[in-house]
Parts: sequence; structure tokens; C-alpha cells
Amino acid sequence: MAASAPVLLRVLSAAYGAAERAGEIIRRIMSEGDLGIVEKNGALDLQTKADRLVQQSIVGYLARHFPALKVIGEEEVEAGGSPELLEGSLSDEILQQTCPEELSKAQENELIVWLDPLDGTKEYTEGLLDHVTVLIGLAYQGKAVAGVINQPFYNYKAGKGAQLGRTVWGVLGIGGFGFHPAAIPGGKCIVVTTRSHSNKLVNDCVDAMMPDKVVRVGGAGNKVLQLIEGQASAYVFASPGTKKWDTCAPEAILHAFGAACVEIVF
Ligand SMILES: O=P(O)(O)O[C@H]1[C@H](O)[C@@H](O)[C@H](OP(=O)(O)O)[C@@H](O)[C@H]1O
Ligand SMILES: [Mg+2]
Ligand SMILES: [Mg+2]
Ligand SMILES: [Mg+2]
Repeated sequence: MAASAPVLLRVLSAAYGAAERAGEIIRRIMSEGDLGIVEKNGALDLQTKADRLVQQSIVGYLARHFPALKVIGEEEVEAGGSPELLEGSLSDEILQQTCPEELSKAQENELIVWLDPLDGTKEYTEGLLDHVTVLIGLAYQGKAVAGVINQPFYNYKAGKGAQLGRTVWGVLGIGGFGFHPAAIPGGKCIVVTTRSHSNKLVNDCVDAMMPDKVVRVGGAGNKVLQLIEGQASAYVFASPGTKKWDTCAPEAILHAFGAACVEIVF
């Protein structure tokens, strides 16, 4: 790994390769047909064999290259996993970037990785495959500063033989890459929000935006990608529920790209 690059870029480059590998695992398990679904805290909070294997793979791979790095993953699984899971490539594109001075000072033991190995698990079990993403966010001094999002089934509606999957990334002060930014046509107000955790407060906040259209999809990562690529003007979810592993990577990429994340304090 290019030892001369700042550690933040080296970690992000490794996270990019790990996310690509994770997408392959998620597609393979879906094709094998046995998702190994377990309920964690009720029917809305599921975990599959893909959630477990991907977390083992990414945690194991990062630990091997960055032993002082703190990784906080959604799933409670044993570390390790079979050696084939610990593979991953690197992103030269990331290693070649000029890191903003502030971030280049970050030491390995000062970075925290917030990992959602499979965001949109419920949708994965229901076959809503484009809602699924892998989220690897980097936080430094309490702030989301960089992230990688892999979308394993990107392009899956293009039919047999289509090139599946993509990985997007971003760093504060460098920018966001791998996606197709677009504005909402005709200045319309399109709000994207939850498909599975609605309540009166959530719906009242959405209605207060006086939207021309409301899009209800799963996946925190997926909703942010809808924003960036012009399928929505705002992601509104006025409810506790999303965790830092859901938001770190999307928030960093949104900010890197020049958009904004706001939160309502209850
Ligand atoms: O990684 P999972 O558990 O699939 O992440 C969940 C989020 O925790 C949950 O907040 C999202 O709910 P909404 O769709 O209601 O926003 C869910 O889609 C997944 O992102
Ligand atoms: Mg979950
Ligand atoms: Mg999630
Ligand atoms: Mg998850």
C-alpha cells in the first residue's frame, strides 16, 4: 500500500477495495438462494448471512492492514472469517489524491470507521435489490470526513449480462466521485423518506415540505444516492432510528459533494 500517502487516504483506499469485495459477496449469497435470515429485534430488524460475512470480511481486512484503527460495525459477529473473505484490492485513484492538510495529520488510532456491512437488509430479503448498499464511513475528531458506498445491484434492472454494481466515494475538501450528479428537473420538490418506519411526526415533517412527490424507499445509503443523482430534493426522516453506521459514509460524501446534512434535535 503506497506508504507515502496520508493514512486517511490509505484507509479509504483499502475501504474502497473491501467494499467492492463486499458487493461480490452480497451478490453471490443472493444467487445461492439461502440468505440465512435471523430476526434481531423484531421483524423490521433482520440480519442475513451476507450482513455477517461482509462485516467479518471488512473488519478482518482492515484489521490486517491497520491494526490501530477502530472499526464499529452494526453486526455482532465473530472477527475473522475464512481467508478468502479477507481479500480486497486498493483504489489507486484515492491514493493519488492530494489530501487536505487538516486530514493529512490524522493518525491511524485517531480515525474511527463506522461500518454498515449491508444497509437495507429488509429490502435485500424482499428482493428490492437496488435499495441495498455497503456503507464504510471514516470519522475524525467526531466528524464524518470520508466515505465509501458500494451498491452491489446497481444497474440490475438492465437485464441479464448487465455490468452490476458500483462504488462511490468522497473526502471533505477533495470531492465526491463515482456517481452521476443531477438536479431535480423543473425545480420540483421531491422528498425521499422511509418505507418501513413511518409515523405521524415523520409524515407531518414530510408534508410540511409541501412536496410535489414523495418517494418511499429503504436504505439510508440508497436515499442519499437518490439525492445526489437528482431523484430527490431532500431526504426527510424526523425520527430516531438511523445509526452512525447508516449515516457516516453518506454524510461525508454529501458534504464532500457540496450538499448539506441537517439534523432535528428532539
Ligand atoms: O442496515 P439496516 O439495518 O438495513 O439499516 C436500516 C436503518 O437502520 C433504518 O433506519 C432504515 O430505515 P428507513 O428505511 O425507515 O429509513 C433502513 O432502511 C435501513 O437503512
Ligand atoms: Mg440492520
Ligand atoms: Mg443500515
Ligand atoms: Mg445494516
